[in-house]
Amino acid sequence: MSILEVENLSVSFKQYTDGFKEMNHKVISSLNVTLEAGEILAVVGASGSGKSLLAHAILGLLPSNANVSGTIKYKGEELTPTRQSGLRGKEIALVPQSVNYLDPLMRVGSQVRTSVENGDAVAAQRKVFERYRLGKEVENMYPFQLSGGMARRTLLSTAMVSDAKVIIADEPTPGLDPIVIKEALDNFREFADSGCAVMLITHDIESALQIADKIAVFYAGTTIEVASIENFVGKGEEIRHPYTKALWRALPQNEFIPIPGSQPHPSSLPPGCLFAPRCEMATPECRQAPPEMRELRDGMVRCIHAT
Ligand SMILES: Nc1ncnc2c1ncn2[C@@H]1O[C@H](COP(=O)(O)OP(=O)(O)OP(=O)(O)O)[C@@H](O)[C@H]1O
Ligand code: NI
Repeated sequence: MSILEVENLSVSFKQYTDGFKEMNHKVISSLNVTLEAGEILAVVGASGSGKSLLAHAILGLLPSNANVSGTIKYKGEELTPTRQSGLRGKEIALVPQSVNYLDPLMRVGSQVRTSVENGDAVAAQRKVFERYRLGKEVENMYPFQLSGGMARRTLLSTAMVSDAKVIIADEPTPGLDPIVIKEALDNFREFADSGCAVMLITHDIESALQIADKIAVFYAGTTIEVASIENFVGKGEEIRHPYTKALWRALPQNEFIPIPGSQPHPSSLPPGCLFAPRCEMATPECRQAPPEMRELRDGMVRCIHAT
């Protein structure tokens, strides 16, 4: 049984254009993703592809004007709002993308200690601060006194001292120095190896490949591929989806070929396959109906032409 299963998740927002016209923008559609114990799943995708919204949907943190459908199961049981608030920060920890999640009125040492469920909270907080190179004086500071990098290390510390079984880390490392990044990524690996699970949301396909087991690729609010990191070799022959292949080939150490065009905005999604307008392999059939997610060579893909 997967520790976390997201099935057919859709999220839309009501928006008013011209002041009175109501529009429903679908920002996530038919999104599927599963997380196994012992595993790091990297979620990669361009800005605006729905990565943070997925994290917020799992934790029950979506704004009240969001319409949500589909199911999210934790340990085989559906997550209801009550269960989500009971598990949040305890069994399921979030490393948020924004440092604004820190409580502005609480000293950061105390904030980190509130996440310690068992044992000596002060000792646990001091140990994790040392690990992330936060000086002794930092525990008495308020969030506004921290630099961006210090705030980010505080957020990482909060997740690491918890007794979480699942950590959802939403872009946890931007702006951190390489030593701290390595420390954090190693900690995620250790955490997963101890039988827990990590969803690592990142733009950075390269660091994802260093520590993850699997990669889920998002495009315009849906999953287009789930692949083992072993598929990312050579010219990408083992990769299933044309967009994932393009991401791989765009890396500087590969062919460094940029992908023409851009991801569609939720207000103007094309009919059929969302990637078709940019896809070299697209045929008229691709523009007719959105392709289903299907199994292919031990992975998943949403493309009728993938082999
Ligand atoms: N409260 C909201 N109301 C309306 N649209 C929203 C809201 N929150 C997010 N969106 C839209 O949903 C889409 C996905 O946003 P999301 O924050 O999940 O992207 P992301 O993949 O995390 O991007 P990034 O890499 O920049 O963090 C975007 O088009 C965004 O504009
Ligand atoms: Ni985000």
